[in-house]
Amino acid sequence: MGHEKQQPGQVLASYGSHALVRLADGKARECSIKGKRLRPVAGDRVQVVLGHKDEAVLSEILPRQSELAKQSGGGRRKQVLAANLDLLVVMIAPEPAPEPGIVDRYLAAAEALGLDAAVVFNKEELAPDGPPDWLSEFRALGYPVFTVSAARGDGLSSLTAHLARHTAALVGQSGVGKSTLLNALLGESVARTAAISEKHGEGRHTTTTAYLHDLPSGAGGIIDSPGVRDFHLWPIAPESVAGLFREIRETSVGCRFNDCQHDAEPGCAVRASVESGEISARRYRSYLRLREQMRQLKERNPDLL
Ligand SMILES: Nc1nc2c(ncn2[C@@H]2O[C@H](COP(=O)(O)OP(=O)(O)OP(=O)(O)O)[C@@H](O)[C@H]2O)c(=O)[nH]1
Ligand SMILES: [Zn+2]
Repeated sequence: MGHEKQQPGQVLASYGSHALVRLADGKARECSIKGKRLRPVAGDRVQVVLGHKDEAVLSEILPRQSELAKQSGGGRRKQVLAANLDLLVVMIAPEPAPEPGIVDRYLAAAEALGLDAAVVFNKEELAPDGPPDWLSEFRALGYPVFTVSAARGDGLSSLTAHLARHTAALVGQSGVGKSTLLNALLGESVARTAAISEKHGEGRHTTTTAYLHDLPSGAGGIIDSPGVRDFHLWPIAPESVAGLFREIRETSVGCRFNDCQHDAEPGCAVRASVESGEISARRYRSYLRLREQMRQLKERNPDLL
């Protein structure tokens, strides 16, 4: 007993009864998980007890700063996919045809989770006239926007510099180039993931479990899995949607009513800003649409929200 040492670490991947943990000394160690109630996920900060005989036991999960979760059980249960992210990277490309409303939704999800967000416009070489005009709206709101070609390796250095301070998740429609970008950013470490999972005979988990990839620069990482990729906004109360649009949240202090929904209320500062062009009419319509979707969701599942 006297030989046991405790070390802090961060979970790279979790496979049910085992987890791969990056320990404070920088080494990745396979750990067994103490008890059945501990359910670590990629990104979790944990304590690991190192026994003599080379055994390592994940004994404690430290409080999470953030959680990325998906709904299961018809929306009643949440399944945590990853922890301690601080950045959502929303990816779009000329193909598949980009929809600004999808970006709005992801940015709203980031706001709801308390994450920073950035937008990446990939496959820039397929857009000789440059990125769509509406992309500048996001930049004006303070979201960093990066224009890259993952396939050619263009524009990656400023994105890499931004990622270096973060633990990020990459989201966006199928086919925008998430895998391609991940490969470009990480190089061989993606291949290494598969090898590790293979070794433990848990190949079937490679497609489902989230993995925290360290960036080669040493600081920061990217958490990826199919579940993380098609993560979407958790159902939220319709009246909370306005707070997830930065410009609406900030402008709403000038509304006559505290609980203004910026719809038909008199004295609405948000609508006035839309009319004067200060707030993008497109973003405003996107807000109304998202609020309406949440309202309908609530109507269909009253106990969900
Ligand atoms: N022209 C061009 N094609 C690219 C670029 N990046 C990715 N692609 C291509 O776009 C297609 C989709 O890329 P993926 O990386 O598989 O896209 P994904 O977002 O990971 O897709 P899912 O796994 O379905 O979510 C592939 O044929 C890539 O080769 C790029 O910068 N330029
Ligand atoms: Zn208002």
